[in-house]
Amino acid sequence: MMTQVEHIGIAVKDLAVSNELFTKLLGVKPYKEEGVASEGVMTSFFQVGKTKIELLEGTSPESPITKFIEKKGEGIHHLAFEVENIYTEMERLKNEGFTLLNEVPKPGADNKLVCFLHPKGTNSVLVELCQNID
Ligand SMILES: CC[C@@H](C(=O)O)C(=O)SCCNC(=O)CCNC(=O)[C@H](O)C(C)(C)COP(=O)(O)OP(=O)(O)OC[C@H]1O[C@@H](n2cnc3c(N)ncnc32)[C@H](O)[C@@H]1OP(=O)(O)O
Ligand SMILES: [Co+2]
Repeated sequence: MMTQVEHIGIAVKDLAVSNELFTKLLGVKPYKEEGVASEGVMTSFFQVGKTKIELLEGTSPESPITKFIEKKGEGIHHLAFEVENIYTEMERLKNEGFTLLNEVPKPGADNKLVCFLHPKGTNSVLVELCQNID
């Protein structure tokens, strides 16, 4: 079961510059910065009520964030839903015909296991499932 919008991922060219911008916009500083080498990203997280804003800067030319910015420019990159059990939810969504981009949950930022759905099957919105591993 999906329980809430966990975060909104925003692709940015320069994390330091966007951290300043979002600190002014939201009135709070990021509560953490974290690199996820396997995804080719550096991230920062802002808490907004019960949900979060995740800023992502690509750290290599092959990074999905670098490629996204080259094609579409900076902006909303993905929508992440918190799930109670990522294995059950992946199985349910697969049976519903969605295309999983990873067959096995993988480590994400902020103590999560994550899985992505291909945007071609979700009205061009990249969807991330995430489960807390705290
Ligand atoms: C920090 C970890 C984690 C967390 O804990 O929160 C993250 O959030 S990591 C975020 C970065 N990681 C990912 O995005 C992994 C999942 N993404 C992918 O596997 C790929 O990016 C992709 C979605 C499969 C696309 O890869 P690829 O096919 O190699 O790229 P193309 O540039 O050729 O795009 C093909 C097609 O898809 C469209 N596209 C790409 N990204 C998005 C997007 N974010 N939202 C919507 N659409 C997207 C792209 O425009 C192309 O469309 P067409 O041009 O119409 O063919
Ligand atoms: Co994310």
